[in-house]
Amino acid sequence: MKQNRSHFSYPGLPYSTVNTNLITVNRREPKHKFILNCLQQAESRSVRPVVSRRKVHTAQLSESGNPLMLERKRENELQERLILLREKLLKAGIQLVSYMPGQYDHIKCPKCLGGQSQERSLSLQIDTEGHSAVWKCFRGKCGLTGFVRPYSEVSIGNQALKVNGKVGKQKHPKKISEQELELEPLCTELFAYFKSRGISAETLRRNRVMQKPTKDGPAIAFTYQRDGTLISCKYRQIPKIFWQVEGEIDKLSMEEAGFRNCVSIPDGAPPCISNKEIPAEQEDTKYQYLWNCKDYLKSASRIILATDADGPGQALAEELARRLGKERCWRVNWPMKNDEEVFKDANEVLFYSGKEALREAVENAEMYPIRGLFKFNDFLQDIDKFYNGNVIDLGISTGWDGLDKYYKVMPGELTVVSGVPNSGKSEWIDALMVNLNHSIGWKFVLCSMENMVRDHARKLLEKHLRKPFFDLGYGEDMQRMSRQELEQGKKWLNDSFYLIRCEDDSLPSVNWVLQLAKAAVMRHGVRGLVIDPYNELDHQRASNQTETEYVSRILTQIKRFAQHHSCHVWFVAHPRQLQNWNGGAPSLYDISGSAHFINKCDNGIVIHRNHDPKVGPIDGVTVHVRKVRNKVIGRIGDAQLTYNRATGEYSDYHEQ
Ligand SMILES: Nc1ncnc2c1ncn2[C@@H]1O[C@H](COP(=O)(O)OP(=O)(O)OP(=O)(O)O)[C@@H](O)[C@H]1O
Repeated sequence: MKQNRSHFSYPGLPYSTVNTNLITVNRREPKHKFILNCLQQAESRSVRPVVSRRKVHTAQLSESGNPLMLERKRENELQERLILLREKLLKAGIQLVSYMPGQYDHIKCPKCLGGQSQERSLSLQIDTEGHSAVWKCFRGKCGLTGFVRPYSEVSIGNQALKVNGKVGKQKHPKKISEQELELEPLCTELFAYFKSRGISAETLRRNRVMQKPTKDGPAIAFTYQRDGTLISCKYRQIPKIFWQVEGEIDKLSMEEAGFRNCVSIPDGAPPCISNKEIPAEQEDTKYQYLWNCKDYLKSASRIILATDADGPGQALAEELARRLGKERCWRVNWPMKNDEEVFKDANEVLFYSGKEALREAVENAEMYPIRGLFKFNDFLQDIDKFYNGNVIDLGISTGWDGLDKYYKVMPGELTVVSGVPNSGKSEWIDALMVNLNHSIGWKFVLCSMENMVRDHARKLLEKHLRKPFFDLGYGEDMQRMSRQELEQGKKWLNDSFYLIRCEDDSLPSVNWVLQLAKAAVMRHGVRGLVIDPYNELDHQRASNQTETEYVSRILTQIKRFAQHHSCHVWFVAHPRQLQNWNGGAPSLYDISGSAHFINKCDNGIVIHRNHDPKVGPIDGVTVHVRKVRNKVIGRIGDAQLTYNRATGEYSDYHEQ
């Protein structure tokens, strides 16, 4: 639960946090004392404490049976192991000042050299009997780990331990006793100390927290039991700020708040979330403790992660959740400490706000977020904003009241526009864009393959300035736009529209168009894309893909673009050649290619105009709204508009 990178020492008792937070305590202290004394003597004579092979050899020749000889033999064997360990360590690039049983050292890492700050980031421990040395670099970026035994290969990094050529497991912790460790019940001062941190005597007794006398006063001894047997012990000397860095105090704090099924983790938090895949179990060295306990953890249906509030704490939560399975993880959000800061861990909450606040924080843990899986609560703000009736979310007016009843423009949707050739599809879309630009300032990116740029400019300018571009017949008696108006219009054009055009003869592919449209969204903030028409795109498709599959795929792509960039797309598609056409409006199912056009679009519109003066006014246009997915913005129905040939504008049709 709590990151723990601290290393601490206890006089005369070497231990380490290299592989685990639990300490393997030396059970043969007298012998160590002996060696320690020898080395101290050697040091006092300024002689480097080196153990020699010759001595070992002598010991091997000595007689057995004599207790003194046996003891000497053991000493020599130990020394031989230390010599071999030294050689192996040197081979691994690790050089120590001394090589002592149980020695615990902090040195520069041979791999990362302690990084820029050149810190002594490598923790190394020699086994109390000289049977092994283990090391680990605590720099997050490095994380070098290694293990060596006197008579086997050096194992560095993520390799399994090799013993005599076989892959071996680490031994079970040795059984130890409170007497051997000279542990005693906590004294009044230590009880008082814990009380000041919010931890009661009862919790301390239940967790068998004890003390060990040292020459500097009693040290706190966190005992570790497995199946009721003492297997390890970890010491802390107060004063200092151990409660700030220790998982144990958070674990005890949780018990104060009523949570006894709580564990702290033995290793440090990573500096940031790894962007790599989770390594295989045996290679996942940093999180070995999780794999070791997988049988215990397997049965937990709900795991609450209560890591520190800081960056590494959050990264740790992510790494744990990735391994434990996010679906059964919850995450504690620590409450606010003041207006700016949150509490950083369980003990801080207990200390400042009490048991109830800590309990509440844990009980209010939120489900660990899973990418791609949401609750409606994740969108509450959006829902409220929508309810409050943001104009854009209700659909934007087309500029024609008669049409607004059936169709409004929703950002991020796809409208398919169809109609027979020359029905005015392009004209109507242009007029709609000009309206949207005038009303809410939208900008557009146009992929209109059939239009010459200057023609398209003319059509848009006529609608914008409400005057004909030329002084020709179609303008009837209306005066053309002036040079000054043209200049203003050109500026407007340039600010409001962006063009996607193939500079050679090739046809644009949908991918290419969408990529450029994306750039136009990012760079110019466009809110609408027009692709006119479908049949002018490059439709090369895989030989095993049907046209229906192809259309489905590109429409999905276009819709994804529209949604992701909140950009409305108008996609013009012609109907296939109509046999025995009676002059009526085609259906959206008549679009050549696939029924997917109507299935996949959000809105489907057919533009149709009357060519027969006997039937009705020749300038009349019907906008057939044939599909509207979202009832908020419209419904199926027809709207009548009138086309102004001089300016290309459309207006609501009013019967005379
Ligand atoms: N209601 C109308 N009355 C008279 N002329 C119209 C009307 N609508 C459009 N036009 C004219 O018809 C011509 C073609 O219009 P437009 O290019 O918009 O049609 P389209 O349906 O996009 O054609 P295509 O399918 O060939 O691309 C233009 O010259 C336009 O001015």
